[in-house]
Amino acid sequence: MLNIKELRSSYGESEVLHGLDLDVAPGEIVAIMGRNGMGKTTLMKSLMGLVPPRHGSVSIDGTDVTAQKPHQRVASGIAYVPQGRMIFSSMTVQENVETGLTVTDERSVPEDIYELFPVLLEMKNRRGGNLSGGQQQQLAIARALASKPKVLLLDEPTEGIQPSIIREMARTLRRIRDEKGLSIVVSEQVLSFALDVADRVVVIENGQFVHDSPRAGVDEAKVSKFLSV
Ligand SMILES: Nc1ncnc2c1ncn2[C@@H]1O[C@H](COP(=O)(O)OP(=O)(O)OP(=O)(O)O)[C@@H](O)[C@H]1O
Repeated sequence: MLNIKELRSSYGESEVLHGLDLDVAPGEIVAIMGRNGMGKTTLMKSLMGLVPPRHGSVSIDGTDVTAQKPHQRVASGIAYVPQGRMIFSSMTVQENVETGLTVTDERSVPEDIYELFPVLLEMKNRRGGNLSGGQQQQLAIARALASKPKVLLLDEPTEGIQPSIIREMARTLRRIRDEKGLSIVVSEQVLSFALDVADRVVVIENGQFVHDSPRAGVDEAKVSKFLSV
């Protein structure tokens, strides 16, 4: 569903991603784990076309999107929940979700989105900035789902979120995958969340994948070692 080949990205002369290969199957949830500065956000931005890749290719459901601009990639089926959520704080909850509709023919927010996040329906006329961190994260996911993606990317969604809400988020993401059949790539530093949510755990270190294991057989001690400074 998502195929990444030999992906290299850089900021100016400094190369940050050094030739990444990854295939994500339909309906698969992959956690990309790594410490600060290892390249997780750069990978997400490269997949969205926000950082232009220097080399390699990205395809979604068989379509090569490497030359596409970010909005074209959204239309091709990839959606992004950025680090820090980046919701529009002065817009209402409903308006925030509606910004995700631009590539679909829908004019109003599909009901199944509010079914996944009932709290957003209750709060649909509140300003985004007045929501709690966990609610803002739900809003950012709802906005991404409004574009009906085949692949959903989330960049460190647990950052700044309470532990009890983190468990709920893992359940919600699995439910979204089960109900909508989409693939999910989530970057993470919290191992317990990655083990709750993912089918596969991949570790990135200095812009290279150094470990790749199915959830079932994951060597927790080894992954923890990569995550500790
Ligand atoms: N806009 C930029 N210009 C130059 N270098 C950058 C830029 N953004 C990130 N970098 C560098 O690229 C490398 C990877 O950063 P990136 O943000 O992708 O890491 P990360 O794994 O997402 O970390 P974090 O958990 O802190 O978000 C780091 O060395 C960082 O300093």
